[in-house]
Amino acid sequence: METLPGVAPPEQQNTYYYVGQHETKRTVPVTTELGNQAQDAGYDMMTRPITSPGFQARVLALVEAYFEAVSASSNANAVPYPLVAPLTPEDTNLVPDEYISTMICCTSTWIDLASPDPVIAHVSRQVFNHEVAYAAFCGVNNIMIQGPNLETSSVISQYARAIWHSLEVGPYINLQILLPMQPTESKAADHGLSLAGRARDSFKTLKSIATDALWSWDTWELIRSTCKYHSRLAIALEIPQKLPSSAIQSRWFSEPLRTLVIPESTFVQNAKGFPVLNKPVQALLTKYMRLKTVPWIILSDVGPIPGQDHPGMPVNLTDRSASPDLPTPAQSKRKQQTQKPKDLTPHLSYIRHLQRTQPPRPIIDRFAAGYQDYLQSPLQPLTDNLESITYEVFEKDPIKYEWYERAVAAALTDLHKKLQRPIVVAVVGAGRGPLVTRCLKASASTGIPVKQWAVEKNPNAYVLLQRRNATDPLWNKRVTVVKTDMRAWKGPLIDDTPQKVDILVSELLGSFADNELSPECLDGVQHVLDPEHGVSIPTSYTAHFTPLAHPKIYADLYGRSGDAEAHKWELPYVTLLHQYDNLCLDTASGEPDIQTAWEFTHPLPEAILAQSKLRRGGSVQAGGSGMVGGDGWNEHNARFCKLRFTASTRGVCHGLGGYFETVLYIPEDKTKKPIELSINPNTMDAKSKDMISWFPIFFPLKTPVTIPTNAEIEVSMWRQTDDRKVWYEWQVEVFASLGGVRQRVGCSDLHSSIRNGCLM
Ligand SMILES: C[S@@+](CC[C@H](N)C(=O)[O-])C[C@H]1O[C@@H](n2cnc3c(N)ncnc32)[C@H](O)[C@@H]1O
Repeated sequence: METLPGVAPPEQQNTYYYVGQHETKRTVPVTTELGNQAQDAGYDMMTRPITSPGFQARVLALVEAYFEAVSASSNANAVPYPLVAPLTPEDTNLVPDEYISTMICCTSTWIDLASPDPVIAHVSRQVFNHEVAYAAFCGVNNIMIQGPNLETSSVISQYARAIWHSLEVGPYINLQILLPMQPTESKAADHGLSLAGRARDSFKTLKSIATDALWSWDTWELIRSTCKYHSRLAIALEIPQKLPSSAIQSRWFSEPLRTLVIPESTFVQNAKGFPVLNKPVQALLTKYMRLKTVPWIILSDVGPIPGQDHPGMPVNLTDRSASPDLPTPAQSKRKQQTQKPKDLTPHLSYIRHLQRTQPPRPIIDRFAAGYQDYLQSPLQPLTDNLESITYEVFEKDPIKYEWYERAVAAALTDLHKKLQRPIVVAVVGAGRGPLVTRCLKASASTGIPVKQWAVEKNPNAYVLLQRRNATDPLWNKRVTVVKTDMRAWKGPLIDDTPQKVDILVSELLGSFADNELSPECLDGVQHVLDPEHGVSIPTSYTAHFTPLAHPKIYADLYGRSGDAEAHKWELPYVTLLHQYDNLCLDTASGEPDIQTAWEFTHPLPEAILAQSKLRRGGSVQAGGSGMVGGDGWNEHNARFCKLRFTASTRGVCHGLGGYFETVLYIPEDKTKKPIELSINPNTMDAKSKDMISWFPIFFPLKTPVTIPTNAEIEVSMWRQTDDRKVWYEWQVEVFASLGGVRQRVGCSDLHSSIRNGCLM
């Protein structure tokens, strides 16, 4: 099968899965040889403990001795806390070798940094600090740390504080906190050999408080907030066989998932007895493996690395000395010729099978690979002149131009019925001319003649427009190209007589509809449009938003420093939102609750433009000056909304996801549907599926706002103007009902993009 030029064959589009092997209790020392054997078996990496079982025994003995001394003493306070001496060569077999950077090192799981017993917490911290410091010294890149015990008596702040400290100790080390998707039964059997098991009951004071399925995420939330969303702190998430609710699945999706840990118990056996994952887990894996930073997969306790019991033996060869009844090499060779060799790593083979058979990615993912959650300042096509390459990217959209052509064809048909003459069409803001081409195609397909104008203020694009008019066979020198700001255009001259435009076509929309000043530009050119029957394509557009949890974007902005970033929280960003969680879902449909902020329609009623004209120059007749500066002549384009959302599950709000919809044209024949474009996730598939021209917009919050379950989130949003520029302001308030009384429990700063406003 041939592939299209420039399009990678399907195999290459698949994400590579980095798969590692983990044993919760590794019985053999990790040597270079074992590393080689893991690679020969097809693993990309493996885990190893930092310290040995001997070290564990030494520390436990130390604690025992302390407790004995305390019970023998008449004054417990006089017995000093146990001190864990620095590591000895017997305590660890980790050395800085060639494999060190391919290993994920594990700190001891038998410590309890969150222990309510101060002695256990104190000893645990010493063990942990010794381990992290030594691993950092050896050049380890990645450390996996058992998450805190999820029992309610655990002191998570102690745990979080220890993690924060270790990020300082190892300035290059990446830490992964191992947590289950939701709390599970604690493994009581392990307590005998652990420090947790030695915590004294008198300190476990909060035993009976009930927690829910989000408690594991809550725990993570405290750790990462304490660590200030540190870029070297991530999660190793343990995936269970029975998945938690979709709300919890999507919450974890929005978090920095470095590793997905799949224990043996998550697999089920298929009819042939092979380990496989059930359908929901497969779907989850497909979703998580599409994150921009693709998580690693760690198979936990799925069997030893082939050959590991006998380091030095090649994989797939068995040691006969262990069992003299085994076949001789000659016998087994004959057998191998007739039988397939037994798969010694069936779990790994299955993950590789999933890797090969990944479902294809949605078109937007393929088009915009790498742009997920990448923050860009919105374009300012009015102030800046776009480059040819920027136009070229727009023009790749498979939907937008097609829909414009349909809208123009429908408008031509409706107007021609009334006017019975050639229709005057102007594309204002023509760029390199793709919409002009579509107008001419609509004329050809409907058989309705047009007089075509193209207006553009970018002098460079103007060169291309003129060339295209001279050389493009469809244009065929029929287009009048005008280089001007549309607001200064006097309108078409036909046979030296000024004429009105019948259809004014524009595409001046940004991700939040009006953020590239379409309203101001179209107001300024409305005087050329026929006041009786003139049609604006688009005829209206709306801005929409919803509260989001987006730790990744928050962490990105938080980490930015320098003078250039002084206003980093005070502007919206265009970004392909990907690793986020919707905080508010519609209860009936389960879809994100994305509400409409405001609308703009064109053409504007004459009275509004007339008043605006009066205000220009500060006319007393038209009242005072503008509310936020200037004469107020653009005040009719200011907007305000206050929208109320209900949080479906508790979480943290990092900002607002913004989208737009536009109605290009409503055909007069009511049996025909309006022609619309949308980047609103709830309507985009129905209105303009696969359109790629616009990414969403994100309004950040400087301080994340905590949201209790069922809380009401009220968002105030303003479109402000002082006649010279346009900017946005936004503020989030949170209300919860406590004891039957509605109370404000949180509030963000009032954010304003005034210093980054769009110049008119
Ligand atoms: C988003 S681009 C669209 C270009 C083209 N119509 C398309 O769809 O590919 C907007 C274009 O409008 C132009 N533009 C913006 N404001 C304008 C104004 N006030 N007068 C004339 N052109 C303007 C910009 O230079 C840019 O070429």
